Amino acid sequence: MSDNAQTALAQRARHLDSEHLATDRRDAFVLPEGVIYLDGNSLGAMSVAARDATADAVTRQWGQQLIRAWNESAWWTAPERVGDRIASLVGAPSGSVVVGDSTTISLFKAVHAAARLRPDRRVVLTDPDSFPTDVHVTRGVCDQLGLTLELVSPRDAVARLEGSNDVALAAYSHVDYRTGELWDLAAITEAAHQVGALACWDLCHSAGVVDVGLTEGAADFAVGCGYKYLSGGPGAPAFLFVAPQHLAEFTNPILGWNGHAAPFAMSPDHVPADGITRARVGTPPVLGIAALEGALTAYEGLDMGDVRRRSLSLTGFFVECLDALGVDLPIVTPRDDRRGSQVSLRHPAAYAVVQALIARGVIGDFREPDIVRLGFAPLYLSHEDVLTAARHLRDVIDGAEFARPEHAARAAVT
Ligand SMILES: Cc1ncc(COP(=O)(O)O)c(C=O)c1O
Ligand SMILES: Nc1c(O)cccc1C(=O)C[C@H](N)C(=O)O
Repeated sequence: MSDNAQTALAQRARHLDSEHLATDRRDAFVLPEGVIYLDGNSLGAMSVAARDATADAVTRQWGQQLIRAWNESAWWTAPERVGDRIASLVGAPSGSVVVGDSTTISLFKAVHAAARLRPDRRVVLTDPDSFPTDVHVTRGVCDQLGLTLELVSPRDAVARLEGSNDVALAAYSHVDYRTGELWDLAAITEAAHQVGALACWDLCHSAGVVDVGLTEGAADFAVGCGYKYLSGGPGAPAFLFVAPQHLAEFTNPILGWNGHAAPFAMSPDHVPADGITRARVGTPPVLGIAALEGALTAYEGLDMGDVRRRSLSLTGFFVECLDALGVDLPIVTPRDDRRGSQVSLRHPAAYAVVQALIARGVIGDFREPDIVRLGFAPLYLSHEDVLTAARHLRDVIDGAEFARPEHAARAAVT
């Protein structure tokens, strides 16, 4: 590549950064020196506010307030309060989202409750290529309720639904965790509704980076992780959305005292609470919620449309850099706007490529069987970072650094 072309690319990076200044929240995050972090789609970076909120929850609230903190620091109502913050990011009304539990447990509650809202239907659709927990959960619910799980790609979901009368629920991920493909939430939901079925969406790879629009897309149920782009920290609680029109009929498959209308009445009879509170189960993970609540302050004053534009610009520019630098790996992520906030590439030695990148300070991850997965968290990455990462990838490939023996050994967690 000529010096002029290199300079043009660097200028373009700076120009794009200046165009997206309004969504730059880099200063809100703590990242190690010399690291370009492209794994915010698996574990989001720590923010100053998340760190401080956790420290405050431990030292002042737990340490000093002790049991009084349930009232004085409003621990008891944190699942709904933080749920409301997430609702505003995913285009849902206040009172429709609650946090707590893992994504897996939240998905179980949503899929089970949704299927029971359509007792005359026998089929649940899900994507065979979903993140495995989604397939496991829907299969488990089908086994428990005597339903049939049908594995249908989201690509074929509208055609499968059209004219059918057997489907209770279409349960899909908004963004494919491996390829980064963004599916049409509104179109699949509409096709489900046309035939009397419901739709449940896993927003793990879209919450915080895509202007999801749950109300606009008429979604019935949704779940998502707190620890990915939302940066809530390792093991952060997940969120669960129930559309307001389903709340009165929502039957939580795990009846616990936190979902009770009067938890401190200590009654052995279960009376579900009104509203989204009925989706709660047991004592909320207070420290995890505190970290998540702190992390979500990074979105204050931001418009999700602008965040989405920045995300598309970063991923689009990465592809542009790869083309310009002559990095000739197959890109499995759509080049058009039907993508989340990641770019995935194929390489026969993908695991070693990722390790070689990590050795250079560019942290991404590997997904079976041959995917180099690079996530671009828009709030703390710049177009200049993107160009630097693309140059490192070029050097790893051109210099065959992935072939070094030290990059071959697999860790337990990839
Ligand atoms: C699409 C999707 N769903 C669910 C999960 C995980 O759920 P859990 O937080 O319960 O481990 C992940 C990632 O781990 C995911 O990518
Ligand atoms: N939840 C994870 C974990 O506990 C360990 C390692 C990775 C994860 C992930 O989140 C993986 C992620 N959902 C993925 O898309 O691959």
